[in-house]
Parts: sequence; structure tokens; C-alpha cells
Amino acid sequence: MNWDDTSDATAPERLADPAGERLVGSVADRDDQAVEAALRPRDLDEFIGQEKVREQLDLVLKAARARGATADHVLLSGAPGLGKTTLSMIIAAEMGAPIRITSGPAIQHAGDLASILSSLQEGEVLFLDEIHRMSRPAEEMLYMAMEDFRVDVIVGKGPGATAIPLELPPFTLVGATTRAGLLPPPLRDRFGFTAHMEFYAPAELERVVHRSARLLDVEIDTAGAAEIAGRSRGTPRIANRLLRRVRDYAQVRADGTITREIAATALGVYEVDARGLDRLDRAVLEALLKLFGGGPVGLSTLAVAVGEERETVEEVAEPFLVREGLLARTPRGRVATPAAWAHLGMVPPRGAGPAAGQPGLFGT
Ligand SMILES: Nc1ncnc2c1ncn2[C@@H]1O[C@H](COP(=O)(O)OP(=O)(O)OP(=O)(O)O)[C@@H](O)[C@H]1O
Ligand SMILES: [Mg+2]
Repeated sequence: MNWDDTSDATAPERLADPAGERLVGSVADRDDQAVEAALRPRDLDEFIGQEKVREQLDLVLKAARARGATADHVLLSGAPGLGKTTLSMIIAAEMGAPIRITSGPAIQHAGDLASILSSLQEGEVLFLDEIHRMSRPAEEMLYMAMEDFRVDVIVGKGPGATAIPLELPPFTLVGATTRAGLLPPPLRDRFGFTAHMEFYAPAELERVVHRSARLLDVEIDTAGAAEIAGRSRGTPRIANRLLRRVRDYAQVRADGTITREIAATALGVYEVDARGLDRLDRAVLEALLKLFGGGPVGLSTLAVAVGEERETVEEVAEPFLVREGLLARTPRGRVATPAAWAHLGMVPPRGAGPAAGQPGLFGT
């Protein structure tokens, strides 16, 4: 029952990575929200990458359509900016159904959920974003609604309270979460289909960049798109954001066309390096290498060295560094990998770094 006591661990990446602060942050900022609607693929064919999820979802939706039935409930899990909201809209579009959008934090009381559920039309898609942040009573009401298309509305208070059953029209719940692990198993089990969204490969992001450039009416060549894709941290939202910043640069400092050189120079101005690391990521790596010889060093010490909060280093910088294989979290502290030394163009000192600290861990 470890999901029980973590219900308040409200997606730290959303707290530690406040919208708009980082060019390579994966959570949507105001700017993103303004353009995202225009850049969203409208159907499964337009949706780039996530081949497995697309194929599986295509089958689920086609089968439901052929039966003339409402599609099974779908759970979308994955990091911010990978396309969960986009896919939920595609599901509704593919089913020719209307969509109602709400989120876990917006549902404070079970009554809020009851009123949404009871106003759904038959076949409607209910998109519940951040479903892991719903209140407990609402969650329990949702179990019954998902399974039996029924809710019990409680009328009155105390011993006189009565539950009045209310039939619901069949609907499709699409839940989205950045933290599938926080979902209580009874909720997870009620989804007929779960899609795990993966980070995108560079070639896929390149296609995302080309597509968005076309929609934004921006000239870009193949190498320019590849350059942006390579710095986008596997995330379409970041690719689209970097594209907009590079477009600004191309229009102000050049003739508007994005080439590799323009993209590289523009993103250099914004301190996003060739691998998508920003100032903070690099500061953490540099401190680890230059001050601590590659570690192991404790998180608190590392945080002080870069002048940041412990949480910022742990939740904002480290996940990407770990994912990129640049940094490892070990029981003895943070350790730089050989790739980290290479990325910063440095040579590990003999007898220091991971080889000495963790014999054989990285095969060095
Ligand atoms: N497969 C894709 N093909 C093309 N563009 C995509 C794809 N996935 C996402 N995008 C683009 O990335 C942007 C962000 O996607 P979306 O809002 O769906 O992410 P999300 O997973 O819902 O993020 P969050 O967890 O922050 O809600 C969208 O504007 C969309 O244009
Ligand atoms: Mg979303």
C-alpha cells in the first residue's frame, strides 16, 4: 500500500520545475500553451513515433468502432510533454466523440466528479489529467463509474444519509499520469488498455520539428532540424519550444532560414548545449568533475557547490543526467560516468573518479 502515503507527493517535477523558468523544462509554460493547440496532431496517422502505442491504440479503437461500442478506458503514462493530452484528443477524434477535459487536482470532492459524470453523453471521452492527484473519495467513486457505469450519490448527512444509485451512459475514461507508480492498483486495474509513452528517438523528433516548422511557416533544412532534435531531450514539447527560439534568432540575425549553424548558434545563446543540457545541468556536472574529481560526493555537498537547493539538483537536473548516462546515483554518493568527462571535454585524473570510487562499475 505504498501508494497510500505518497498521495501528497504531488509530482515534484511540477513543483521543482516551475513553468517558464527553463528552456529545456518539460512542463508546459504559458508560451507553450498558446501554440500547442495549433501544433497538436489531430489523428493517429499524424501522431509521430510511439509506434507500439499507436498500433495498439489503433486496434483498440478500430475494434470498438466496428462493434459500435464505446472504447475501453485508456491510461496514458509518461513524462511531461510526450503527448498524453494530444493522444487523448486523438482518441476522441478517432471515435467521433466529444471530449470533456478535467484534472485530478480540479476534483476536490466526490460531488465534483459525480456532477461531471452525470452530465456525460453516451460515448463521450472524459480526459482526466494528473489522475494520480485525485482525492480519495473521488477515486473510489470513479472505480464504480468505470466498472458499472453507475455512481452512488449521497443525499443527506449523518445516520440519515442515503445513497441514491445513478445510472451513467457508457463513456470512455482517458486518464493521464506522469507517475503511474502512484496510482492505486484498483484504479490501474480498471483500465482496459495502458499506454506507456517513451522518450522519442532523435529521428522522430526531427520529424516533429519539420512538421511544426511547416505549420509555423518556418524554413528549415534537414541538418537544422536534426540539430534542434538532438538538443530536445527526447521530448516533442521541448523540440517545439527550441524551434520557436531558433526561429526568433533566424529572423533577427539571419534571413529566417534555419540551418545547422543557425540552430547551433541560437541554442548556444540560450545555453542549451549539443546534448540538450542547460546551464544548471552543466553546472552540476562541472562541479562534480572539477571540484570532486568525478565523485562519489553527497547530494547536499554537490548542491551547495552549485549554489542550488538539494531538491533542485535532485529533481530538476539529475533525472536527465542519469537518463543520459552522465551521472550515477550510488549509495556512496553521486558519481560521474566516463561519458560525463567526455561530454565536458575533460580527462579523468588517474586514480580518481568512478574507477577508484566504484571499482569495475563502469568497466573502467
Ligand atoms: N507524437 C507527437 N507528434 C507530434 N507532436 C507531438 C507528439 N507528441 C506531442 N507533440 C507535441 O508536443 C506538445 C506537448 O504534448 P502534450 O501536451 O500532449 O504532452 P503531455 O504528455 O500531455 O504533457 P503534460 O504531462 O505536461 O500534460 C503538443 O503541443 C504537441 O504538439
Ligand atoms: Mg497534458
